[in-house]
Amino acid sequence: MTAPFATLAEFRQRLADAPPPDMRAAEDAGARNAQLTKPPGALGRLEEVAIWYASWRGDPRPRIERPQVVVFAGNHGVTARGVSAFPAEVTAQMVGNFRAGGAAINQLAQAAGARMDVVALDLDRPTADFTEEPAMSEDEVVAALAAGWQAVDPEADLLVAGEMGIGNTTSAAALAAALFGGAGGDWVGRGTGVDDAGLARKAAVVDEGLALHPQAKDDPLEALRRLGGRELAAMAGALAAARAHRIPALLDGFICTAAAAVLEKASPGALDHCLAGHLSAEGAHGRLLQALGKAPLLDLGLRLGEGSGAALAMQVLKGALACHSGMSTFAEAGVSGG
Ligand SMILES: Cc1cc2ncn([C@H]3O[C@H](COP(=O)(O)O)[C@@H](O)[C@H]3O)c2cc1C
Ligand SMILES: O=C(O)c1cccnc1
Repeated sequence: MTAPFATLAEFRQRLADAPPPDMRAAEDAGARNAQLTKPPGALGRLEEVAIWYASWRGDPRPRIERPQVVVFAGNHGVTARGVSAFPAEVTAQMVGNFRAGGAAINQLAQAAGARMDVVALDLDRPTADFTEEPAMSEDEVVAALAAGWQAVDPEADLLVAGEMGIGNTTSAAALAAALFGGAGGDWVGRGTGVDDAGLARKAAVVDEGLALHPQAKDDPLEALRRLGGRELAAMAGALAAARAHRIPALLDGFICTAAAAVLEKASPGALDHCLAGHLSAEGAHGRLLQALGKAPLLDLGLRLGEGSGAALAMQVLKGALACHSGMSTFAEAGVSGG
């Protein structure tokens, strides 16, 4: 299936067309939750999450049976500025590792019972260094958005979009700064583990990018084109497709959240079908989640990316729905109410 857009303007229109949650299903799920064999509220946030999930599936008693993880990979021209602790060739090498089943995300997707797909985006053709010119042309960013959209299985019932791209914490920081304000120093973190000099370099590179691309501050999709990367655009495209198919999604770490934030800024409410899977140890992730009004499900000190934190959070969501849809009511079980 081809993506239903060929320009950024058409992609913008798809965001505007996003379906709302089914409030009738939410109401029915809430009524069911109130009858389950537990003290009211005893399953804490799991209860709220189950009702939220039901609203997006349009089913008051849904189950998670076809979760999907997609890992998108892209290369970044800005790596020439010495912003990562690892060389750019690691991106393609890790794609090989994903395909061979040897990465953390392979294990975590499997543990969550999720199908996992890997989409490598023009790895031989890195984006342009955003301190010199826009990272991508309009055709390139639209192609990456479309690759993300097309990678989503319309039959999936939960989505995680993950990424691999050496240098992409710098790109994500630049994007976050363009979307939410502040300087490079407010948004950069250590990524793969840069030292203090590397961190200062990252902040300076982001500041240079912001100075070269003032238009990025006025238009989130233009920010994505100028400062982002192919895998960031693909994650945004995948999350937008999930919304169109009414597939709930879990956000991963700093990079995934920065890409997702483009959608929310372009069309407020565009991330209502997404929960924050976890809080990354990458410095500014907490601030980014706060700006989006999202509270993470997990906080385990992960700073990996690949979709790893969100894939773990899939298991929390599966637990929530197993309880919500599988438990007996007080009447069914013959248990006395309070
Ligand atoms: C072996 C390896 C596996 C990874 N898996 C995810 N990342 C993570 O690190 C990169 C971002 O950090 P930076 O901006 O510092 O380059 C991304 O590719 C991200 O997914 C990895 C990085 C490495 C080295
Ligand atoms: O939070 C993330 O997504 C992250 C942090 C560090 C390195 N790679 C990814």
